[in-house]
Amino acid sequence: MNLRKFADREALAQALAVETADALRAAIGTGAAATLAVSGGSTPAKFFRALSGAELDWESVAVTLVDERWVPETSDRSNARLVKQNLLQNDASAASFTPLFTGADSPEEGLDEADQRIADLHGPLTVAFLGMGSDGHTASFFPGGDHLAEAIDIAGKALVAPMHAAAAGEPRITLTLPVLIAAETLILHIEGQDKLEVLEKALAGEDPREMPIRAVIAASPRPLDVVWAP
Ligand SMILES: O=C(O)[C@H](O)[C@@H](O)[C@H](O)[C@H](O)COP(=O)(O)O
Repeated sequence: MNLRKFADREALAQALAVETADALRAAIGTGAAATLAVSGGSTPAKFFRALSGAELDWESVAVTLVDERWVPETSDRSNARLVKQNLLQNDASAASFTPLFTGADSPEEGLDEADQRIADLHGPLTVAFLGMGSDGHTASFFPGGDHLAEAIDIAGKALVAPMHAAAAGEPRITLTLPVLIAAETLILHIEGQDKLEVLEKALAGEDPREMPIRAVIAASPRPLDVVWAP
């Protein structure tokens, strides 16, 4: 694991925006698909707003989600809504957006369509951002989740998995571990002393069913890049 500590959340957001824009610009320069998968939750909004003003050829960028709550965009629980309100603004409003929520009644029923949407992004994600909950979940890899084993199976072929878990609030859909660790750049973005302690606890044990972030740390082909601010 490669942990970088920033002085404050604003400095972290600005630095991440610069790095992400550079990575997307480099992908665009090689003619490869430039794709960005982001997490929801409360942590990334500041970073989204910083990135939305980055000068790059946003028309060549496809934005999607690492995971989504199975709710329509009219819900304030929707990660798509968060991304549209904070990231797909300013210069970044020219990017395309691939939602994971399909409008089907359940993630199981929307699974094939969501899988196809991710397949249509073509190839490894350029940059993917993870968050982490205080229970050690990341993406929608929740402890006790009904599809956790399948979602964190490094030999699995599925691009997305449905997830139901007590702590999840509502049904979810998530990119699977193989898709996340194949990203050219994968960054875990956490803030606050409590999250640092959660990470330390994760590093001190091994069972990914107890703390699913361990599955990402263990399977990442490079030391996992972690960014933190108090
Ligand atoms: O949709 C979601 O809830 C997520 O993508 C989830 O994995 C999130 O990143 C963590 O729960 C951290 O959330 P906070 O940033 O709110 O602490």
